[in-house]
Amino acid sequence: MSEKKLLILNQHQIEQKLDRIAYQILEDNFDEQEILIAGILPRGNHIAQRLKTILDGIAPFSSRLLSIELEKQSSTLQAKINFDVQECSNKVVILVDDVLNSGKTLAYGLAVFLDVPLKKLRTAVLIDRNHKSFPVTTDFAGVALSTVIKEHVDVVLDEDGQEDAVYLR
Ligand SMILES: O=P(O)(O)OC[C@H]1O[C@H](OP(=O)(O)OP(=O)(O)O)[C@H](O)[C@@H]1O
Ligand SMILES: O=c1cc[nH]c(=O)[nH]1
Repeated sequence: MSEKKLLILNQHQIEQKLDRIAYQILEDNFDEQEILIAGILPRGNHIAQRLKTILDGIAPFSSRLLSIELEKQSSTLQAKINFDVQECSNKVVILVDDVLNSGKTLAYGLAVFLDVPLKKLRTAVLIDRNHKSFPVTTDFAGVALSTVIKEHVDVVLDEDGQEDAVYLR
């Protein structure tokens, strides 16, 4: 793997991408009273928090955060959630992660909601790569990035946003 790190998005650009995704979520859900934003830990959850903060400032609806932890157990992922999935009945859920690559992580995240009569489930990622192994797409993307499979996208997000960056290595 190459040792070179190429800056794809800086802190300001990440902010712009998240603002745009938040406006797209707003337009898609204008008539709602509350939406649920489910972040996949760790970085999807961080992005979900950022989106909630932006939406709280611009949207007529409220947003509630949900967290999904996907624990690796040999070749499968076990979902641990911090909410009662029945709370999502008849609600709009936005599933958020930092990177969409093969689609496996989002697929496990989506599976959490399969047995609940949701109103609508949408996905949002900061970086959408081009190496899907599963037919999983994203409704909202910060950037669609053409990469070669041996490359890796690193999303760095810190608490106050000062060190935020996306690198390709
Ligand atoms: O579409 P996929 O091929 O599933 O890849 C996307 C996932 O990969 C990364 O997490 P990773 O599995 O590297 O775990 P980490 O959160 O421990 O870094 C990233 O945060 C996504 O969740
Ligand atoms: O490039 C990649 C692929 C999977 N997960 C990441 O975080 N980056």
